[in-house]
Amino acid sequence: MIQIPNVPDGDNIPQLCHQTLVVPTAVLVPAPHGATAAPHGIAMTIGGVPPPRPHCCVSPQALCSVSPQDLAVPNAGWSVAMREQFQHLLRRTADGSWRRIPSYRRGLDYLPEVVQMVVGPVTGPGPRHFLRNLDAEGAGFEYAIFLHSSGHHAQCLCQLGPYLEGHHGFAHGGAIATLIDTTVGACALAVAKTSVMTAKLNISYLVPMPVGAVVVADSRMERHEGRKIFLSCRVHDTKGDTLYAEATALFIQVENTKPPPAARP
Ligand SMILES: CCCCCCCCCCCC(=O)SCCNC(=O)CCNC(=O)[C@H](O)C(C)(C)COP(=O)(O)OP(=O)(O)OC[C@H]1O[C@@H](n2cnc3c(N)ncnc32)[C@H](O)[C@@H]1OP(=O)(O)O
Repeated sequence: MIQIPNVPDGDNIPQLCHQTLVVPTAVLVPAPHGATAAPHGIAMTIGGVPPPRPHCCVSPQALCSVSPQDLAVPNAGWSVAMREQFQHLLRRTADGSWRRIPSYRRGLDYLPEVVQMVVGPVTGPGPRHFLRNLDAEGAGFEYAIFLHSSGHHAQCLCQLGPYLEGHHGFAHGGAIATLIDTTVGACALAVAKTSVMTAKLNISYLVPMPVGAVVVADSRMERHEGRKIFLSCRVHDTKGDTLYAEATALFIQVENTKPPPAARP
């Protein structure tokens, strides 16, 4: 077992809800080949998704997280390959050159980077994370984002579960786009220090990505011109042998002043 050496600062900001935030000072992570490894890999969960994990927000009406849980850590739905790569990326955080970004079902409570994503006044618990909208471990996106200290380089380790299937046995292109958008978005947020919006996302799908694949979306800021942030992203397997997709993106920095349009019934 190793311990996550540093808990990002974002974990330490006070939560906005009524519950007292219990901040983990370290998260125990199973060793890749240890006895505590996942009892089943994702490939074995296809068609038999594990039961839901306890979740923070039970409905769109829920006002706040009652049990905040950092989801960017291993769970029973993570395959051995996912765990191994997570440990590899985690080791790089030891010297402070990279940090792991914690991840919650709703971001506002704990994560400054996601507070930036709010456009308009804060009236509730904040945006529900699209990638965290499935309770079952391993069913959808399992991921952890790592950000370089420069803020110009983000890597998202991701395992795409069976609910993200498009063609039989392969990940849906929209799911891959979501992964890319999130990774370049995390990088753009780090660059901008303000809210950002995706203005353009140009993706080349090169090789079909099997459901259950463990991939790394590797994003870099290419240039920053005024409010425009240009980024690139490559999605490859953990060994770098297969390049599944590559993309370029344009994000625009926006002020946090525009109210969101009224929701339609
Ligand atoms: C750690 C956390 C983990 C979690 C991290 C989670 C990250 C999640 C990221 C998800 C992000 C999203 O999905 S966002 C949702 C999808 N995107 C949207 O809905 C955006 C909809 N579009 C808009 O709201 C708007 O068009 C904006 C904000 C993009 C731009 O509007 P604006 O602010 O009025 O800016 P505007 O003056 O028009 O343009 C400014 C400059 O940008 C250029 N520009 C604007 N749009 C474009 C464009 N599509 N293509 C080329 N260039 C463009 C203009 O020519 C101009 O250049 P110049 O004349 O200055 O040279």
